[in-house]
Amino acid sequence: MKIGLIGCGNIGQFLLESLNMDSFLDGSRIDAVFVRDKKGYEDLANRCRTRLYDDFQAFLQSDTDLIIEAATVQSVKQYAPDILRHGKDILIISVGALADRSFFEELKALSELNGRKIYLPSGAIGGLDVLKAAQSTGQLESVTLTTRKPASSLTDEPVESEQVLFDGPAFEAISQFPKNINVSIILSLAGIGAEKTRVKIVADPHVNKNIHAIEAKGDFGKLTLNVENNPMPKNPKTSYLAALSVLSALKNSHDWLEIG
Ligand SMILES: NC(=O)C1=CN([C@@H]2O[C@H](COP(=O)(O)OP(=O)(O)OC[C@H]3O[C@@H](n4cnc5c(N)ncnc54)[C@H](O)[C@@H]3O)[C@@H](O)[C@H]2O)C=CC1
Ligand SMILES: O=C([O-])CC(=O)C(=O)O
Repeated sequence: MKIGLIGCGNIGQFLLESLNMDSFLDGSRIDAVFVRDKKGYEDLANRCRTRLYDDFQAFLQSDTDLIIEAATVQSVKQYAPDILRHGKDILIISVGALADRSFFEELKALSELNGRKIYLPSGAIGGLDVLKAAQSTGQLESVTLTTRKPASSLTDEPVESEQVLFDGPAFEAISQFPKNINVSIILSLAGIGAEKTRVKIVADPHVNKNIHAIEAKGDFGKLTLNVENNPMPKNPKTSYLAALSVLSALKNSHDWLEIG
């Protein structure tokens, strides 16, 4: 599989090194990387033997089958439609972009029209298999997510003791914290939608992990899941599991065995 990558930050660099240097997935590598400014990325691109682009149209024309977005919610809105129109699959990590219902419908139509697929990795959480199964013919009554992160990842204000910064529906959470709560949208998409999924965001000066507590109730019974994520050193807002989940989604996309 020939892969293109948008964004060469924390997750992007991890993917480049895993796929191009450590050969995580036989036969798959990142052949093209889109950055807004090439300065500072040449050494990495040489080491990983990949081509750098700062012109998006030239990047789109490059010989790739799948584009991975590892940039921002805004960049998904900006680039994803063109990627599908150019007949390429896309893997989106800034899934918060799909909270916008009309954008979601636009991507759905483009995906169908062009026969292309959109992959959404599980990111920094789990339990999506449970929600999807619980929804199949049964009723899922409620889904709640409580996210607790080091205060410095959530706010520039000094925080002495734990503080609830947000309590409300997922679609509002992602619009206020687009770099911190993409997990709420993947949870919404697997479950009961971004209006009904309740989210609480807690800034905690005493933790050094990104902790996501999920509770769901329905016909199936009850789910409680607590993921205590190690943050990534280059961007502590982001959990290591989120980067790993991209590798896992890539592997799943062409594995002979589908689990879950
Ligand atoms: N789904 C999930 O569970 C999770 C999603 N995320 C999201 O994944 C994304 C990437 O995370 P990190 O790598 O940690 O962030 P990062 O901030 O380290 O890297 C993002 C990179 O994208 C670049 N960028 C921004 N706009 C761009 C554009 N228009 N075109 C090209 N490049 C652009 C930035 O310059 C930066 O180098 C973020 O949106 C983050 O919120 C992060 C953690 C979990
Ligand atoms: O990495 C995490 O723990 C969650 C995160 O930043 C996001 O969902 O945007």
